[in-house]
Amino acid sequence: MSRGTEEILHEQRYLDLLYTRLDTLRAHAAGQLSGVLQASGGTQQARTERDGLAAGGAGRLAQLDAAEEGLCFGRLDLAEGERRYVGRIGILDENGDFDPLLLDWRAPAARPFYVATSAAPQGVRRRRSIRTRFRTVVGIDDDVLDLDVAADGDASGLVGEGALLAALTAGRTGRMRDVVETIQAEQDHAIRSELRGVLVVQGGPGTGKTAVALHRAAYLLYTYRERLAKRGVLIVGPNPTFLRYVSHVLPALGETSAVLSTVGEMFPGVRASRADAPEVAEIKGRAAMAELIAGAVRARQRVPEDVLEVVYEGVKYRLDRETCEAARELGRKASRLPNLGRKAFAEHIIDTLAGQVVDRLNDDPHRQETLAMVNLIAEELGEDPAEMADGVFLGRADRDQVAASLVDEPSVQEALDWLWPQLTPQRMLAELFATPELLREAVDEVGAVGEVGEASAEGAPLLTDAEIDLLIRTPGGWSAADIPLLDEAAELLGDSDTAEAAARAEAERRARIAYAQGALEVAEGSRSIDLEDPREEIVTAVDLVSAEMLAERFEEVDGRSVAERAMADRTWTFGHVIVDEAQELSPMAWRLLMRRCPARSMTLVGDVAQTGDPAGAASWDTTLAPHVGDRWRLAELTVNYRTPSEIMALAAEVLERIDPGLKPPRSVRSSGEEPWRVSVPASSLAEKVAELALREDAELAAGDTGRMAVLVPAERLAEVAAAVSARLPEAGYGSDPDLERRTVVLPVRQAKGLEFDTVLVVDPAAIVTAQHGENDLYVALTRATQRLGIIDVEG
Ligand SMILES: Nc1ncnc2c1ncn2[C@@H]1O[C@H](COP(=O)(O)OP(=O)(O)OP(=O)(O)O)[C@@H](O)[C@H]1O
Repeated sequence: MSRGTEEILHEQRYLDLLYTRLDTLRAHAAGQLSGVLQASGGTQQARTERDGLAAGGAGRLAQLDAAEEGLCFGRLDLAEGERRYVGRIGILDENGDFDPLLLDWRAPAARPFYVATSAAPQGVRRRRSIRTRFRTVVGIDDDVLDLDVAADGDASGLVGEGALLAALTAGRTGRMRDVVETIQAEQDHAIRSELRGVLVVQGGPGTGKTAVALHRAAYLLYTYRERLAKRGVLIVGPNPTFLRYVSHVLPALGETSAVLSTVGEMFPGVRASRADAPEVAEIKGRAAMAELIAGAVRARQRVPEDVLEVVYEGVKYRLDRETCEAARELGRKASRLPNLGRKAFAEHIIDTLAGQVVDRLNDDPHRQETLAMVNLIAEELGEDPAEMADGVFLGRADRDQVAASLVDEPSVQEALDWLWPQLTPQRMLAELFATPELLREAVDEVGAVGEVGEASAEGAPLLTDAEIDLLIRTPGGWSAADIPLLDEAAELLGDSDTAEAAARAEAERRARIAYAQGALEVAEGSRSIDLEDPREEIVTAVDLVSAEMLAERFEEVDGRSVAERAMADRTWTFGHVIVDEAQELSPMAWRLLMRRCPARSMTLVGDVAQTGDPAGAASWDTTLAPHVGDRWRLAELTVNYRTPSEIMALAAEVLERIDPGLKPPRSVRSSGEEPWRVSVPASSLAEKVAELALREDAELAAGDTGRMAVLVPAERLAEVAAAVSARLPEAGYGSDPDLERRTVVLPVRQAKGLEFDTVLVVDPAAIVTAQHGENDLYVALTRATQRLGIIDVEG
């Protein structure tokens, strides 16, 4: 038997042991779960607790199931003779002395597997990658980190090179895979960076930024579970197609508790389904929109030029400007948030009107004579004349009664609504974007309070007339760029719903504390009162927990998962926020995300050379300055794992045009295949693309693996998609295409973050004419893992 075979047999025996343990753990978890699920009855509290246990049990089982594929993938032989196996989860030797049989890849003791090099071996003598298929070992690759033993060592700088290259050249499936077996050292540094503060991971295309973002989420949830489990981790991606593409990675790593979302999904109750023209989205994304919305909110608290008339029981009453101004002042003093301050404002208006009504009713031309008569009678009867006069004329109590009936009066409601409407964010924005006058009033209002300057050029209006025209639209539906604006409006208006919900939550919290207090008193009462009792020294629950702490524990027993609670609550704040393709976010989207993470514990991954969104980032400095100043740290990724060097050479020319100062990432491999290029007449472009797509599709079909994307300028999408699907009816395209189809047709922006074995780039000259067009072309060229074809239009 050769030494290699012997080693494989050895690893197989160890793997068998691990799978036996995994099966036992699974059976145990399944048994516990079915026990919980079969239990019934009990109090509401007991049921809710059972729901919590069932969710926890199902989570544990899912974690164990996810570990089945590639359970163990590495071994470290340390200089002192210790041996560690590294895998997807940690498994202890429960039959022995609880030594780890398998180390979770996230555990500190597993780290050398990813970062040890010959130059810095970290006590590692040998690193072994163990390749498995189902439960069978199919190969092993050893790196000997002993300069004396292996001269070639890590000349490539790659860790576990064999396994890495095997992963990189495998055909794509339309779903992203985890890379836990082959994480590289520079990626590992970013993944394991501390939880606190803002970490920016900058790297060119294919450097594993998305992989880092997702593995970092898994790492943080493992390492800081106590802190993060309650508030959750949010992962933000650029569009639903991308989120679907990456959605299998975390479950495959055994994590189901992170929330994946686009910014367009972050306003509960609103689905962004409307499309904005790029120039409109750009305006809506500007930081100045925050001022505009603040101005729009203020401008909705009006006062009349002169008077506002209100009709009550057929009689006209007048609200003059001073009264309205006084009411507005009271409302603004009562709360910074108009929806909460409105009550004080409305009370003043109603009370003033009630006063006018009462005065009118008391307005008796013979009042003096009547009063004299009342005085006389009071004297005669020995009664208090003032009290008696109150009984004859209308007084305070009557005024309150009038006020109560005024509240329901349509004409009064109309006046209040004109002066200071109760606005939902939706109503406010829908009206603002439907009414040029409201937009102009908002712009004027900002100018009036002198806020212009920071966000717009000195003295220039916040929006030009042409920009106002662009924003005007018919009501109905929301776009992704509207979501941060709705969120901003909700913040500024103080949605009364939230205020009421907060009040309700506070009342519930107090009830829980009272209950907990009671529980503690019972515990305290059962303690011995004999001061001499030696048991006095015994620490009990009463000493360890306060009523508030106990109440908080009850609060944790909420049947819904953190993800469900977070997505239903606009004011939810997350324990950590990870943003992928972060360069695409507009300043308004950043404001929304920063509100979701006041602790500023964030990971932002992206590449400023790939910015396609007209409202997106040109530099991390300027993007982050308004939120964290210069308090952020940078991790750079420099190696491209996706794009072969032949294709990267072509992309590097485009990068040079974007910014000669930027360096393309270094490709780890070459494919041996040069990109090809053809020119076709404009009139037959779609037909020719379809023909070439058919050829490439057949090639992939013959190899029985791989995916292809036809990337087109947005304006050519309909025509090319129609021609391609006429020849390849299975081809996917549309707003949320199925990436698991062998061939898809996409506009470049939709391909952000994705990758395909074969890519056809159609009409690059047209792609570059869009705003950030060179960046788009750079993105398009770097999507390919194997083959690239470029189809130019002649002339
Ligand atoms: N350490 C690794 N081991 C194996 N494969 C890796 C590794 N790092 C990255 N990859 C693979 O390289 C490809 C590119 O990774 P990823 O999509 O994360 O890059 P990116 O930096 O987000 O790219 P882009 O900015 O172009 O969207 C993916 O197929 C990913 O699985």
